[in-house]
Amino acid sequence: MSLKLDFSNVVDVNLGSEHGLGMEEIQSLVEKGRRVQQELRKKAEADTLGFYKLPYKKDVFTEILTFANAARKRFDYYVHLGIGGSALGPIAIHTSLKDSYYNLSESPKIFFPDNVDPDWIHDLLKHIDVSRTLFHVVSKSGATAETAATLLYFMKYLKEALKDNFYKNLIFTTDPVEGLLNVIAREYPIKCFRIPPNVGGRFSVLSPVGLISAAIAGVDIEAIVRGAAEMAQQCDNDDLMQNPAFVFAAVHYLYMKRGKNISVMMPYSNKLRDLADWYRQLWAESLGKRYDVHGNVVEVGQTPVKALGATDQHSQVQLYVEGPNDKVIIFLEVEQFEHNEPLHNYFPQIGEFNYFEGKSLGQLLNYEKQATELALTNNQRPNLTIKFSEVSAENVGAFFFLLEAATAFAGGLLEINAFDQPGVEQGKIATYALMGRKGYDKKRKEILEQLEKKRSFVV
Ligand SMILES: O=P(O)(O)OC[C@H]1O[C@H](O)[C@H](O)[C@@H](O)[C@@H]1O
Repeated sequence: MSLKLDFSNVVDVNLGSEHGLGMEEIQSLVEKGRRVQQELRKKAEADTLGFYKLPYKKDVFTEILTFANAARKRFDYYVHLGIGGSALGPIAIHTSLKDSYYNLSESPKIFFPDNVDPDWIHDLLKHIDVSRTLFHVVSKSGATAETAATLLYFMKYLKEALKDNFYKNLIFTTDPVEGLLNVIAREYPIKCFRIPPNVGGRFSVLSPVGLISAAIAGVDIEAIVRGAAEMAQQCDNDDLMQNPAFVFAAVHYLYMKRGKNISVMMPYSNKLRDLADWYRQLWAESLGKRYDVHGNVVEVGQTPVKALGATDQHSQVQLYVEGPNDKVIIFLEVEQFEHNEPLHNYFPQIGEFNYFEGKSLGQLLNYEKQATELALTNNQRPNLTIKFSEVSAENVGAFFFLLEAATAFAGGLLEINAFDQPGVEQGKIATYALMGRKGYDKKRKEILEQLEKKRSFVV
């Protein structure tokens, strides 16, 4: 595993004192960081914060591999039904390590319909044969409306194709006991994998949530968790100035205090593109909070934005270089691409193309990254780089763990609970109420009254 973090362009010496951080400023957080580290260690040991232990669950990996090897032979298609933390990690693994164009992988063909757009879901039916499809339903709570709805949608076709044997094409990943998927699984012999109760959805990628689709696609899941375990060691370093999770958290904490409320993740790699989607949920849901742990209203958080290099240089970078200086940009860089064929100028009459001669697309991409980095730095825009030696399972696993540990640290520095999501719950409850779910009658009445009173302004 080789993942390196380059923080040079947040340091005041390179960025200027108005927007750069003094080393002593970061250093001044070390003492608080130590207290946060102790607190997190206690929680990891007491098993209240389960994501720390996910890279070491060997029995779970063996169970997944055994299941996946059999499933690869039995099924031609795999459909992953889940949303948010139950989808973004698995998608990121698939597009980074398997097939960067969705849905085109070899058998079994893999699909992640993580939305309830009826036309999109309907289109999927054209690409699969339901009777030869494994549906993997993933929901920590076992009740999320979108996931339940897509399960019911496909059930119609499963019942048509397989009659009472429909359950043979279903597997669930959910809480060990709680939730409606367990009620179904008690009735039918459906294979269930478990998300430990102490692992929140957005911290669950290294559990069966992310590893089953990966194993079915033929990704080396042992390498993913090996990379994560190596990174876990680095993130446990007592020397906090050498601890990548702490430094990442401290830098962002200090910038949040300075009003830099946007966190842009910009991979210069299509394969790493969806890691930024995964990061968005992690950073947004964990740190976007109204109250701190003492009950004070703090309304903290950073809005995570996804951009893609070099594509978005031609769309977003103008704003990043000259617009409001309210962002911290995180580049993801690949040092060694797998394919690096040299270009040749086939139009010698066009001398302007000669600078491409012998250069590869990878070189162009990385020079473009360097150029954007320079432009940002010269305009006092803080930016840092997470360098992947290559796009490998080890490095992707390490990336997941790094950002999870950094998020936990950042939550501690901000003195907020990084592991709940009360704001999202409000929307979930309102959806249940509007859909007329049992037990939500009072809420439904309240919402309908509220909607009636609302002044409308439709143009
Ligand atoms: O895995 P599930 O329980 O179905 O939850 C799916 C998602 O639901 C909500 O949106 C939560 O805020 C997310 O954190 C969670 O990942």
